[in-house]
Amino acid sequence: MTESVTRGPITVGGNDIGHDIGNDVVKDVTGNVINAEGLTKVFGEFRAVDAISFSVGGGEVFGFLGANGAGKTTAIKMLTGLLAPSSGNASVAGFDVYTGAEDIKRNIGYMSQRFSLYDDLTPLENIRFFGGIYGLHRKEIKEKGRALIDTLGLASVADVRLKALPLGWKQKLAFSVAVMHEPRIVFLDEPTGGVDPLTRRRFWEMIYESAERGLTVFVTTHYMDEAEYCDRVSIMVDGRIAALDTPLELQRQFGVESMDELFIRLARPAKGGAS
Ligand SMILES: Nc1ncnc2c1ncn2[C@@H]1O[C@H](COP(=O)(O)OP(=O)(O)OP(=O)(O)O)[C@@H](O)[C@H]1O
Repeated sequence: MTESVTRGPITVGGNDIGHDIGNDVVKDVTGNVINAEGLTKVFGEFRAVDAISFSVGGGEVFGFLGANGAGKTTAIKMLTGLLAPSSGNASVAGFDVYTGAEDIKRNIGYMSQRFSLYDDLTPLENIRFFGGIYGLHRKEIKEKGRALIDTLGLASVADVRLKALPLGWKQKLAFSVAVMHEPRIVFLDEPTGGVDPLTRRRFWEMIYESAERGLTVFVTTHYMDEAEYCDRVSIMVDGRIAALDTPLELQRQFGVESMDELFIRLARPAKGGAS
């Protein structure tokens, strides 16, 4: 495995919503894995997510950035079927967020620092447990489990409790487990917190390999080196999408030298932006 993160250009599905998402389960004719149009969440008088519209294409690595409190978690909850929107439309993996929330949950992968693997179980036990939750058959779990352990180089620690393993290994295992059921899209909520840049880079090699095979990756991060690894990046400010494009194009548009500079320029003046 090389140390550098390289990736050929990918074709991103167009932004054209092209059809009425409506309130029924829709067959997504655009090829996009996410289509959101005016998606909004209001808590009392407060608009936590304020009419966001965007699309994410198949195999795209999409960075979802914003300062603390910008509305990312609320948006992700709506997109993963955990929270009903107040208004607007969205479909994820071909299912409508209003009527297909349960289908969405079954057809996505999800990984975050808060919701991850069990520290008291071994890698193999975690694979078995989550494989069962994702509805895989015993035989499938066995085969995939063995392949996963080999690919990740975990054979020597397959029976060691997770808490004894380095965080970087756990994160790679958590990602692999989150996509074990072969979803079209995986949501990664700050997946690499607390590890060094080299370990992060290795994690991202894994993301790229999966994206090359067609997996769509929707990732939130506070690390701007990771933002540069994304095909496109959106930056949320006070519930709205303030910028959305490729990292290079965003830097050109805003006349800045780095994603760091862009993030500080856009996200810091926000009234909700405390990070
Ligand atoms: N259930 C709720 N009731 C009222 N306000 C809420 C609720 N959930 C979130 N908010 C508010 O909505 C805003 C956006 O919160 P959200 O958690 O989506 O932001 P975020 O961008 O994910 O931030 P972080 O990076 O800190 O997780 C915040 O001001 C938060 O206090």
